[in-house]
Amino acid sequence: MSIKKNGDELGKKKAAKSAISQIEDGMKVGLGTGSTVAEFVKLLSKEIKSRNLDIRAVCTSYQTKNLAIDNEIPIISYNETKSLDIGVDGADLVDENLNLLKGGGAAHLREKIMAKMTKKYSIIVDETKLCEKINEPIPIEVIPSAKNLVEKNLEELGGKPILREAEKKDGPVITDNGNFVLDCSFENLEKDKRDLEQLAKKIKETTGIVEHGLFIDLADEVHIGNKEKCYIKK
Ligand SMILES: O=C[C@H](O)[C@H](O)[C@H](O)COP(=O)(O)O
Repeated sequence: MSIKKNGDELGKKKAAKSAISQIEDGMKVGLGTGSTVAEFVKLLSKEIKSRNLDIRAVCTSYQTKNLAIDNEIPIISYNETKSLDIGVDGADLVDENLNLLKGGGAAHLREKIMAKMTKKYSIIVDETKLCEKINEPIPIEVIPSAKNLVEKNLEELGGKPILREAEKKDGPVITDNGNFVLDCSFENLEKDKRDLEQLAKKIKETTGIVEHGLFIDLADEVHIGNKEKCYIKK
């Protein structure tokens, strides 16, 4: 079961529009993944053309890269820079402390690399993504040959991992990095921030896990769109 929600299309557009005002000439921009980022990419293209901006973008997935190419946004690879001026990304859930759950589209590994390279990490979501506490299954990217080992270790941590199956292909989802995704629920997950942090650390200790979808203390601000307006939480 993926954590991906359809959300509210108008809210996504409003959030994307709100974030675009931060783009300045000469910036290196990290582009996240998903349907909300897709709205941002289209606006960014228009902005580059209308203001004649010199922008270079790092893309966190094939989905975003293809969209950026179609919209004539200049792209650089991760290793052509050591830092980014701004990263703009969506999220599957945003809690009260602006911690994020990501990876509904299996892009969270490259997204987290981007988040850690950027001076400002700006999240765009529609209001349906807000939650009090994160308690959905956590997407965990796993080296294929470590699947059984990781499943066993997650079970020992109190988790119930489920291999994410592809919808338009037989068999498991394969990430852009060639790995599997386990969606792991933790029934006894304590809901305060400290325990989320501890859980994130414990998950990361398991050999064979490349990255999980908990983004703790990374977001600088969240642009939240609904049908009427967009507001920002910092
Ligand atoms: O792996 C996917 C990413 O973490 C996305 O940013 C997340 O799923 C949100 O996507 P959307 O804007 O389509 O809801």
